[in-house]
Amino acid sequence: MSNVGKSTNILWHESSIQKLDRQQLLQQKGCVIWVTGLSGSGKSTLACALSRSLHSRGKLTYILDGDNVRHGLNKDLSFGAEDRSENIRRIGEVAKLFADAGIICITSLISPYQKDRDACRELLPKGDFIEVFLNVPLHVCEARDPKGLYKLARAGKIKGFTGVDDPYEPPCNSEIVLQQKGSDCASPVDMAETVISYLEENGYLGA
Ligand SMILES: Nc1ncnc2c1ncn2[C@@H]1O[C@H](COP(=O)(O)OS(=O)(=O)O)[C@@H](OP(=O)(O)O)[C@H]1O
Ligand SMILES: Nc1ncnc2c1ncn2[C@@H]1O[C@H](COP(=O)(O)OP(=O)(O)O)[C@@H](O)[C@H]1O
Repeated sequence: MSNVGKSTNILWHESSIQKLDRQQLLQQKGCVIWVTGLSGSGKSTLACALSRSLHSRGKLTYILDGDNVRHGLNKDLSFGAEDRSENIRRIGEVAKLFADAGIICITSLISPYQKDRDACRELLPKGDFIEVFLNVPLHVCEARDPKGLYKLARAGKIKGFTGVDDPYEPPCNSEIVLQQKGSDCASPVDMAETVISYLEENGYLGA
């Protein structure tokens, strides 16, 4: 029997079907591709391009998008520091379950704090947490502003907006960094290809 957090007298139950069996069935390795970056850096676009490209190769993926998860599981959370941490923690735990199911789980949330991203990394077996940093400068994200949120934040109508009056801690240990070369930003499809090459080289696209 164990006590975990506020749960007392609980017992882990093993199943006779394990991660390796599921991976064999799916002919892939479960993992988490953790896409982090400012609002407007292209996280959701990359996640969708990656999911489509892997799907067309017969690989099972699932996207956990910060915006979307906040419509359900995380709708009780604000954008205050504590709630952002809880948002990241919960998405990390759910992503871990998807990876255990043998699925290539793509998360796309700002996840501004290094310690929270690292805590999610620690939840997974070594190598299975693949951090992708969309290193797009603030001025580029702000010029894109597809939802008009930067404009509202600059006008003081949204408080605590990441990059404006709330912090973003750039990752220092990402497996993949995607950034502009000169004034050009690689296309989402090309960025997805970079991630897929990493998955191939590291054996995630076979069982
Ligand atoms: N204050 C503030 N700061 C940043 N972002 C804000 C804020 N308020 C609303 N939004 C919208 O919420 C999206 C970010 O949600 P996340 O769950 O990814 O954020 S976090 O990881 O908890 O920081 C983010 O979506 P993306 O633009 O896709 O990143 C915004 O559309
Ligand atoms: N690689 C890219 N090059 C140029 N524009 C992009 C790229 N990726 C995304 N965009 C554009 O940037 C904006 C923000 O993209 P989005 O995926 O919504 O970002 P995020 O999820 O990080 O907020 C959208 O208008 C999108 O079309």
